[in-house]
Amino acid sequence: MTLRLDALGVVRDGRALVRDLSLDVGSGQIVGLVGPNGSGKSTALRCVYRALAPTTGTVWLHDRELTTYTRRDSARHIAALTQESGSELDFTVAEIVALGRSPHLRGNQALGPRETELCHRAMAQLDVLHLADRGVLTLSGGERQRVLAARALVQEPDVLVLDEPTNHLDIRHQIDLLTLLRRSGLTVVIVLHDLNLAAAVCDRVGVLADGALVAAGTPGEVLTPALVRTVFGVEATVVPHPLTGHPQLLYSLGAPA
Ligand SMILES: Nc1ncnc2c1ncn2[C@@H]1O[C@H](COP(=O)(O)OP(=O)(O)OP(=O)(O)O)[C@@H](O)[C@H]1O
Repeated sequence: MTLRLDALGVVRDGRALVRDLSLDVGSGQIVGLVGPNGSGKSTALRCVYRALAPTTGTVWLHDRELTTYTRRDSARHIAALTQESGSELDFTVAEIVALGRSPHLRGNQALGPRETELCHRAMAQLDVLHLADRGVLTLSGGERQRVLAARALVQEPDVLVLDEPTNHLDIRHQIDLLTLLRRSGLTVVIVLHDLNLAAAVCDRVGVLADGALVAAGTPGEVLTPALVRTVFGVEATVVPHPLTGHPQLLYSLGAPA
């Protein structure tokens, strides 16, 4: 198994933020985590990219406990695009993207021709090549998000962890990024709020509520009106996408006052 969360628990200030969470992510699979605000999605992901040590349970990477990898080694395997991915450095876009190569380089070793080409390609794929010489602090939220996605790609991980990677993106760039993930062959764990995007991109979806996994399976198995009502407190009509067959959720606003 590429990635396995085994009975993860995270307790902070006496409160369980994640409870007994087990999830397998096979090679090349895209697994989504969905759930209401505060249900523990980001906390669970943070255990995978080692921003947080779980209180109980184990993360396994390629059948080895994650904690037995050096930080540098795990960064060669796992790249993260998260809410806390730093872009506060006053660097150019090209410099930020090149930082993705850090786990593979020694000291101040310069990028070779292959790595320069890799950075170029990732910037083109994320549509930020034209921004290469811009200071990252001058970018819009969506532009910055695409730069950080390019940085994660040049890390050449086998596991990519993404926390709400589409939240600043316009619809075209949302679709481009998710299509890129689908074609990448990477093993992906992705937190998404948009259940329709989750249904379109994920092979499997895990639903968190109050820190616990309450459902897991294919989008068709999991994203039912009953589940959406119970977990999100929302009435949804589920219809198959007319072209792809993926479940799509339709919502109605409450009646006007
Ligand atoms: N360091 C911390 N100490 C105490 N509580 C925390 C800490 N970090 C997160 N929490 C709480 O843990 C709960 C889960 O947070 P988390 O960020 O994992 O939720 P989430 O499902 O990603 O939410 P959202 O959809 O709003 O991003 C929240 O109630 C949050 O306030």
